[in-house]
Amino acid sequence: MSGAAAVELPIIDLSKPSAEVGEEIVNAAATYGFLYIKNTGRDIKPEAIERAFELSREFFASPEEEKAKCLIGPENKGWSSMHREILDQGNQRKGDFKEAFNFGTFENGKARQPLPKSLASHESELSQFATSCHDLCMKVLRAFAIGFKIKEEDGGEEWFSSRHDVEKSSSIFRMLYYPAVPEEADYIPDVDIRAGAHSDYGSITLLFQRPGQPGLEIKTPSDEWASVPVIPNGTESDPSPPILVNIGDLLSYWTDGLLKSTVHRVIFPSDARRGGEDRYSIAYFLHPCPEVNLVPIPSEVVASRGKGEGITQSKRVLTGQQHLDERLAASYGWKSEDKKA
Ligand SMILES: O=C(O)CCC(=O)C(=O)O
Ligand SMILES: [Fe+2]
Repeated sequence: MSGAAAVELPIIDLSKPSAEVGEEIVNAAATYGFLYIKNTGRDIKPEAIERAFELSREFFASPEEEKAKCLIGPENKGWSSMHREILDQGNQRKGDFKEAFNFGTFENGKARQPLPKSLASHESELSQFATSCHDLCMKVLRAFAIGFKIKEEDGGEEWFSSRHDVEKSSSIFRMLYYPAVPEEADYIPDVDIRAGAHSDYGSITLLFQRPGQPGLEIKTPSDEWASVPVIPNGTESDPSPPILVNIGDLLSYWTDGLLKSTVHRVIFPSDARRGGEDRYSIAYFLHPCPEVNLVPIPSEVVASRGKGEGITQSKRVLTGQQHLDERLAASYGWKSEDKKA
């Protein structure tokens, strides 16, 4: 894959929410579907991010038999998963060059799924990290509600956040590992990809990337691929790189296409020899509570700027779960009992 030009995404500072910040974040999400949240360490501490990556590295380095015990499958109701899509050899090219581990929501600090040995002893740390991701997502949703000028009597700032819950939502915390492709592997530089083009399904996604491990690309408003810098201009001396936020299909539907669910992918670095180096990332996919009705947002902003590409096209009120099921069925023919995404 050839390296695309870098996109300059807005960097939003949520430390002092205001009408201006609300407008800024709505415009960023309406234009690009992706934006950065300035990370000064107040919401999620740099050490906590470091630690989460450390645990991820330990897990992915653990023996294949260990990882194989938690493969996604109907037998474990999709709670857990070592999701390996690498094709070893051969000339059939499908799937991404990546591994991932998905956690469902935690309950009282405990995972609801069997965890592999290397992660089981860190359950409470992992749960805390997922909770801090959820809390930051709520801040983002509050900023959208401010930007949408939702009236106090209609639910105000909490309109979205009250429809999401740290335990009851269908949110997924995912650790991702894109291994360097070994010399002898059957790897075709301009064809193979680390994560194929897709959009995310839920409300919003938080994405943590590592300095020196680029690869994320998004489709720009002019429909071209552009790379997303890990450390954008002006954040070089922040305690931690800014956290990427992107809009998922559900929130785009809910806002009638005003907020964009942007297609993105992860490519191999073009300047690295062959398959490059290992890349790690962490994503938190926020979903609403499954039974939440996706009713029109009481907002003049959404009514006047919506694109007529979502909720106004629907003949019935979908729940969060039904929306997810439809997306899964469209992508894979899966039902939600088979797999969480
Ligand atoms: O690893 C990344 O940077 C992106 C991952 C991603 O887009 C996903 O898992 O949905
Ligand atoms: Fe994604």
